Amino acid sequence: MIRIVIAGPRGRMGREAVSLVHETKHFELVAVVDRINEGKTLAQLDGFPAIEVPIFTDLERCLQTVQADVFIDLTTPEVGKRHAEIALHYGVRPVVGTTGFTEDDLTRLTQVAEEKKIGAIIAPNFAIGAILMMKFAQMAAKYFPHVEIIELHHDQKLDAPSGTALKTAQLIQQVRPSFIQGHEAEKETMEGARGALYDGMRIHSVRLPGLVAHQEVIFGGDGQTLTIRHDSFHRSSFMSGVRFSVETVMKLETLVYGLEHLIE
Ligand SMILES: NC(=O)C1=CN([C@@H]2O[C@H](COP(=O)(O)OP(=O)(O)OC[C@H]3O[C@@H](n4cnc5c(N)ncnc54)[C@H](O)[C@@H]3O)[C@@H](O)[C@H]2O)C=CC1
Ligand SMILES: O=C(O)C1=N[C@H](C(=O)O)C[C@H](O)C1
Repeated sequence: MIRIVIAGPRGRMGREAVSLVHETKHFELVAVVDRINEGKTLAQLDGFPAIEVPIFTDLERCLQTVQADVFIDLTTPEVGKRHAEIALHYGVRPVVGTTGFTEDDLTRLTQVAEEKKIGAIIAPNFAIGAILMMKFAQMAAKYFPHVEIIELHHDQKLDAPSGTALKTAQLIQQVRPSFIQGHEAEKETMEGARGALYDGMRIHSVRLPGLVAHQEVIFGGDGQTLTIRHDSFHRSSFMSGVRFSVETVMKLETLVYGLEHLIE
């Protein structure tokens, strides 16, 4: 039995994760961390099944009160990084789906996990299709160094570019010679027209109601283009990755950033 705390239970991802944990025989939800509702139980909140677990608004107090093995964070960038460090401090293995972490944040959390000698997973995308899309993009970049990334998300997303787009750019960077794409004299007549720049690659962020989570990686070569696209139409697409991460983090002793390192 793996004892789990979830932060962000009322969010779009948090609700799915609560259902997943509740329905998985070898998982036990022992508490949730919410922004509000201190002292209530999850069962008292609208839209939740009768799950009698306590709600805390402070992760430290939560981890001082309940015994947990894994902490799942699905909140906001600022909260997620603070939570991940607290969980490590209390010896509880973080599985972080929250995006918007900087390289400095990742370095810091990697150090803390090493000091504590416990596993942690930070996964910018839990969907198997998205992980394959990133792996395929890395494979293609060896042959097509000219590439642009277009990520498309719902309009309530806080961070841009998405964690997935950044991870894709990092994976491509590992195999692509560093150079600035496009015409050397290119000039934006409207700021932002060419998107964000990551090691010479452009990343474009689209935000619209109706979208969930989507990404296209477009490669250009002589007389041809190659487009690799993934679509998450529902947040259920992320849940098998959450389950896999909870099970896997129990066996790790370091921080792993990205499920591509854990999937053959
Ligand atoms: N890794 C992955 O596969 C995926 C990651 N995400 C990421 O997960 C995060 C959450 O996404 P959504 O569920 O769409 O957002 P959301 O806005 O629906 O949910 C976030 C929840 O966090 C809660 N929250 C804020 N501050 C808090 C605090 N101090 N303590 C406890 N809870 C707090 C909010 O009340 C809200 O319920 C985002 O960073 C998003 O980018 C989203 C989808 C998939
Ligand atoms: O906010 C979202 O919705 C998503 N966020 C993650 C990201 O930033 O890549 C994963 C997925 O794209 C959905």
